Amino acid sequence: MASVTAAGKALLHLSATTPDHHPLTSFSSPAVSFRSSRSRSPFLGLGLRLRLATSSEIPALHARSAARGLRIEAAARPTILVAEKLGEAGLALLREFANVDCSYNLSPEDLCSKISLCDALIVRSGTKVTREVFDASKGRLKVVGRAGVGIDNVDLHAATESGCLVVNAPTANTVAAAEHGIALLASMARNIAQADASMKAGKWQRNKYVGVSLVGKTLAVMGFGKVGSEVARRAKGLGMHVIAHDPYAPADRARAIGVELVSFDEAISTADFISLHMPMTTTTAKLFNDEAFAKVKKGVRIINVARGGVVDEDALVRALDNGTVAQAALDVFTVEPPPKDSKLVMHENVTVTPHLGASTVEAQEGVAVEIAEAVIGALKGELAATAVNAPMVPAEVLSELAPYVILAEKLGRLAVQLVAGGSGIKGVKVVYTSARDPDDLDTRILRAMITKGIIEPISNVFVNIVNADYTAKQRGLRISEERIYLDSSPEVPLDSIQVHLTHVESKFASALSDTGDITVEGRVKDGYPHLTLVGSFSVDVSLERYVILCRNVDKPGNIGRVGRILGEQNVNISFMSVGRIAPRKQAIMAIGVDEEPDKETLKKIGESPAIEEFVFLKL
Ligand SMILES: NC(=O)C1=CN([C@@H]2O[C@H](COP(=O)(O)OP(=O)(O)OC[C@H]3O[C@@H](n4cnc5c(N)ncnc54)[C@H](O)[C@@H]3O)[C@@H](O)[C@H]2O)C=CC1
Ligand SMILES: O=C(O)C(=O)COP(=O)(O)O
Repeated sequence: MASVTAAGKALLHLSATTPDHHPLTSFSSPAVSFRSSRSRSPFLGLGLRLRLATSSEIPALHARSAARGLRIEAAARPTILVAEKLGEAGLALLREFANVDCSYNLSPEDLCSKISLCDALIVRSGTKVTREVFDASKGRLKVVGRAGVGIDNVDLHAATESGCLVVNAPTANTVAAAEHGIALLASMARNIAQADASMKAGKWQRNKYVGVSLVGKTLAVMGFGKVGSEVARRAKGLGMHVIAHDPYAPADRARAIGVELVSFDEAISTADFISLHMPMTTTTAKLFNDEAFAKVKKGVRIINVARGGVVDEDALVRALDNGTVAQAALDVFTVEPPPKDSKLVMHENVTVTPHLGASTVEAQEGVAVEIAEAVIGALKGELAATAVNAPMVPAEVLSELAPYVILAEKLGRLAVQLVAGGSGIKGVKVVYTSARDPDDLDTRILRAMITKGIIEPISNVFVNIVNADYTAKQRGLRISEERIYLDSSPEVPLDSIQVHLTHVESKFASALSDTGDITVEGRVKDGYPHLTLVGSFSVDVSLERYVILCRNVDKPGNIGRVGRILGEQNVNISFMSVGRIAPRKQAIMAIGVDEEPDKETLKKIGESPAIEEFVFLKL
């Protein structure tokens, strides 16, 4: 079934399986082109490389697809659930690409019941995306977009285990959060909120609300990331002396804006103002506790626009009560919204805002566009630059690695088909030969794709860049990587990739190298993946759809015999190469074919006296 839009166009989703459920590499017709999720869109596997088909093209498409054993399943505009308010510009982008369901304030139960119909979910900080949500999605949810920075409301482990990519919008609200931090700092120092409330209550209390000056005071920025450094920059403009603590921030970045990085204890014990800008993690949870407050300068003032959980709120109330902390200005709370009778919120020396750090018109439009682009990109199968639970790879690196990504998956897929039934795979050794400096070559995607190639043909697990390492670990698959340095031009990222399946039996004995491992090697030639080594035999065959590997005795006529058998059955040879140990000794024929030969043809090849062993491989 295909849905026809008002414009008379339809989006078609093809279920890319042949009747025996082998994933197709690609299918195209004049009306629609589709590349299998399994081969071309390895990152999330959604493979939505579609173009619109006109309604008049649809019947013909159905007929052609039926003839090829393809099912046209349904209109497949993806569905995106937007669970919290998002800026219009972002919504408009999403609507161009997908069905968008804006359902705000869903209960956890309602979210779980909706999610199995959604390909992507977009949230801000108010929605808890728990393991239950991923379980309830039954594998359909492929992307969670966090329209903001902090992803502490998303269960990243559960997301990764289910192969769901989590992306955030890490930059568009930085300035808004920094400005809110500065606003809280200044308004706390001058008692703006309290004085305002007092005047509105009919009072005029000039003596009560004498403030403190900022100029010359020391501000400790705890967490010198995007927001922290913007706060530091602004505080310096106010004449403050700024120090920072961040175990992971480069000192030269701090130095560049005149900020000294110091230890945690030095920061909190010397500062007049402490501003928190670290993420909520297991190590930062309740970092500001009784022990920390015991070390601060008496009368310190604290600003928190990061996460409430970084502060032990009961300890803060105690510190406020005994004067250790003179004032606090808080935008974030351990539980949001905090209980109505929260001692902290009601404390007279505390200024509060309801998590407004990112809430400016500009930031919300920016965040909405940033997250919409990230989610759409991810649904198209592109690797998101703001991925939280997958390697982040800059677009230019990715495009350079793209043919190697395909090669890596095909080598994995090929190697696993050479394993003799029953012998489990435990160890995989990947050897990259490259002239690049190790720091200049990110192999995580390649490793993930090899894992995908190895695991998918032998299981019903869907593997992508997000869950590859996790899935390998679950299956007890140990993947080690080695680098061989090549003394040549580092212009191309890789010379070759070898995949060794260690200590396994092979159904094609010639694929075993001297060490007894199934060994295959590939290279990228003219942008296309080629198989260049099988066991100890050098070959050269383009890795397209099907490959036949034969071992034969190297003597005249043997190659022709196999070629004739294929030709008689109208199976087109796309590529052929012979690798041999020595003239007239054993040789390996690697034959690429465009069509899948039927069983009878394969039997004939096997029975040919010239052939000692052979294997038919689907890529
Ligand atoms: N209130 C609001 O509406 C907003 C809150 N935020 C929150 O602000 C925080 C910072 O955001 P960004 O600057 O964008 O993130 P970021 O990732 O750029 O910076 C966080 C910094 O904290 C550092 N850090 C990690 N552990 C630390 C530790 N134990 N001690 C000191 N530093 C540590 C990191 O090295 C990093 O440099 C996050 O918690 C984010 O969720 C961000 C935007 C708006
Ligand atoms: O981006 C962040 O980390 C924030 O805290 C902003 O949260 P919000 O999107 O306003 O719910």
